[in-house]
This record gives sequence, C-alpha cells and structure tokens, in this order.
Amino acid sequence: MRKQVPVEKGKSYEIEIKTLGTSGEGVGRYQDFTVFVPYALPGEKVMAVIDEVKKTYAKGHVKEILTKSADRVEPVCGIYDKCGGCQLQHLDYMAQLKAKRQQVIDAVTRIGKQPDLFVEPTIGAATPWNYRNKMQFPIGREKGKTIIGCFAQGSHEIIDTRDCHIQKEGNNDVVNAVREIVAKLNIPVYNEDKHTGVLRHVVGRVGKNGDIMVVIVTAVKNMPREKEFVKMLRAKLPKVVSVHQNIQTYHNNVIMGRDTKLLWGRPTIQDGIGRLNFHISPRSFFQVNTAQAEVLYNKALEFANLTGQETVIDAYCGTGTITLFLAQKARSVIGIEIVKPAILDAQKNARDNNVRNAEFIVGDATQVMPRLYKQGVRADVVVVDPPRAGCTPTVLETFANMKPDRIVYVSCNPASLARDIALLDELGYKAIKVQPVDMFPCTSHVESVCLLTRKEKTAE
Ligand SMILES: C[S@@+](CC[C@H](N)C(=O)[O-])C[C@H]1O[C@@H](n2cnc3c(N)ncnc32)[C@H](O)[C@@H]1O
Repeated sequence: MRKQVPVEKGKSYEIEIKTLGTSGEGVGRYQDFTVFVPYALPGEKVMAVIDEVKKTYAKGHVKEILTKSADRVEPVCGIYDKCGGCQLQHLDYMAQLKAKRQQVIDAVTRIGKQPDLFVEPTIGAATPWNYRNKMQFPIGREKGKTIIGCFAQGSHEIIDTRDCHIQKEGNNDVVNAVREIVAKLNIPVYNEDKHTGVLRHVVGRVGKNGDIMVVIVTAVKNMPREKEFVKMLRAKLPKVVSVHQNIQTYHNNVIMGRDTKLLWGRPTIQDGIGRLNFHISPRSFFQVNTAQAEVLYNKALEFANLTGQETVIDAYCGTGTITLFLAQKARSVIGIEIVKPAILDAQKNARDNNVRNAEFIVGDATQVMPRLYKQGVRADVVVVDPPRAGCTPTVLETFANMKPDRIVYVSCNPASLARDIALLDELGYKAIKVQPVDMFPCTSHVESVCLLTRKEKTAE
C-alpha cells in the first residue's frame, strides 16, 4: 500500500535541508517525504510553504529561515530573487565548489553505479563575476515598455536586466543599447503566445580586446528599420565589430534559426584560449567562460596523455577548440560536429593557427562515427564533449569498437555523463577519475572531465 503524502499545498512545515538538488534548490525531508525548497541551503532549518504536491515529492518556498547556514551570503544582484539566470549567489563561492563536486559524486554513484570513482575537488574560477562571453536574452514588452533579460526560474516571464553580474560588461552594454534603440525605433517585439511580432532575442558575444558581436533574432525575414538599427547600435557601442540578423520563424523555444544574415562588419568574432586563436560565427558553440575553458582543455589534454604518435577523434568538436589543443600533441586529430558554420570556423581556425594535422567532418556523430569505423578509421584516444543530452549508445559503441586506449569525456551534465560512464563500463572502459571545473559560477551548472581507460589493455 502506498504511503500517504504527509504535506498539503498551502500549509507550512519545518524542513531540515540536507543537500542541494541539480537546479541548486535545497532538498530536505518531511516525515521521510522529499521536499524541494529553492533558496534553502544544506544545514539550514527552514519553515517552507508547500506550493506543489506530487506522488513522490513536493515543492515549496522559504517562509522563514529558522537556522541559517554559515555558508549563506548576501546575493550581489538586485534582481536575484526574480531572475532564473543564477541559482547559487546566496552560497559562498568555496561552498558552491564543494556543492558542485557533491553533485558529480551523487550522479556517478546513483546513476553511474560507480561509488568508488574518485571525483577531484572542483577547480574554481579566479572570479565568479563577469565571466560570460555570451549573452542571449529574450526581448518582450511590459506595460508599453521594451524589456530584455533572463527568464524567471521555471517560466517565460522576462525579467528586465540592466546589469547582469555574471555577464561581461560588453554584453550588458549590448542589452542596454538594444533596449533603447528598439524602443526609439518602435520595432515590434515578438509575442510568444500569439506567435506575432518581430524581435525575439538579442545575442551578444564579447571576444578578444572587448570586441562585440550582436545578433538580433527575428521571427520574420525582413527586419523593419534594419539600417537605422545598425547605425544607432554602432554609434552607441564603439566596440561592436559584427552585427547579424538571425531568422527564427518557428513557434518553439529554439533561440536561433538556420539562416543568419550579416548586417554589418565582420562575419565572425575572435577569442583566444592559450596560444590559440578562434573565429566564432553566430551559431557556433564556444565555451562561455574563456578563462575556465583553458583550464578545462588543459585538463582534457592531460587526461589524453598524448605522446605525439596518436590518432585522436574529437567528437562534438564545435569550432575545433579542443581539437586544436589536442593537435599540438598528437599525430593527427579528426573533429566531428553537426553545425556546418562551426566546422567552417574550425577549418579556418586550423589554418589561422597553422595547425596542419587536424581534419574536420560535418555531420551527426551517430552517423559519422559508424561510417568512419566501416572505413577502417581507428583512434588511439577519443575525446568527446557532447551537448547536455550526452552521447547516443551508437556513438559509445563505436568508440568501444575502435578500441582506443583512453576516452576523455568532457560533460556539462553530470547525469548524462554518469549514464554514459555506466554504458562504457559494460563496453569495456573503466572510469578512472573525474575532474569538475567551475565554468558557470553562481549557477547550479557544473562541467566535468572524466578519464576512462580500456580494461582489456589494463589487464594485459
Ligand atoms: C558542448 S559543445 C562542445 C564543443 C567544443 N568541444 C568546445 O568545447 O567548444 C557540443 C557540440 O556538439 C555539437 N552537436 C550537437 N549534437 C551533435 C551531434 N548529434 N553530432 C555532432 N555534433 C553535435 C553542438 O553543435 C556543439 O558544438
């Protein structure tokens, strides 16, 4: 017989918070029943009002903190309580790093079934502020005014943002300039519910020397007052070097569409990691925290343990960042990526950085990997950095079929990393260690690099 749910919507309960959940919310129990309480911290006792009750858990909000954690700090941001962009500003930075390590430990233990896998302490950032080189905010209208900012947590309500503390200053300048220009030119903004209007999102990217790229995402092909928009933007932002329009006509949550039009300036923006220089186009993936990306890539390179003799595959390679890092120490590297402009960037990046031992293939890794295997391609080391969903079983099986000595798995989602580690274990690869790296301070997100080695070879 199922146990009765001991909490009721609208009522308050005293909850002792034990851990942080994957979205940074406090997790506690009331009479052995799980209750999620955003903003509450481990070690705290809170009075929580229940907002939602499900069969196996409930969600609530803090009415009163009864016992305060020693790690609780005052959030820096004035709109922290409304905005969904950050989840951990109220937690001391050192404690954030510990909580992220625990998140990885929990995932590899529960999902990956590897309780003995060693998770290193999280490598923190030199500063938890002003690190995001990329901003993508929705544009809306409220009470007749143009608003631009993050969505509120768990909703599509836009929270007008003027000074985001995790964005690089250049991106805040973009938001404030675009808000003013759109209001002045009276360009219609997109209405998500009705699927009407023009302006959907603004994307800002800050590169080397503070250079700025602006991408304005529209729901229609022809943007009204396009020329005036560009002229005013350039006048307001002297550091802008590239302005694009991206067209996204579908009624869905995808931020950018396939078509991008250069409105003014350079087609790409440049950024540097280590001694390498990268061209990045509007739709190409590039790590949002440039300083920590170098730490992450050096860790991946260390785990790859290259001697200069290896053939390496870099699956999900984006603009070829990790590929070019690896190429410095390998005989040859093959990068695979589904977004064509990113592969074009990667090829240009290889040429510009004088890297001659990297080759790039555009396509879905699930199709490209088995094709390469059939063609007789083998890798000594595989590096993989998939999106949040992780790898498909086909990709992992093909890795195993190629019998590389090592697999270096870079992941932005501990849950899919843990799931894939479990499958790789069945396929003959033992996870040796995981290194979390804090790419996203003040948020609940954590990046990790995991080293796996071939069991058969270890036994030889
Ligand atoms: C987390 S990013 C990593 C990019 C790169 N390694 C870096 O650090 O800049 C994941 C990349 O996988 C690409 N991607 C997504 N699905 C893919 C697929 N099915 N096959 C190949 N690439 C894919 C995305 O476009 C994105 O560039």
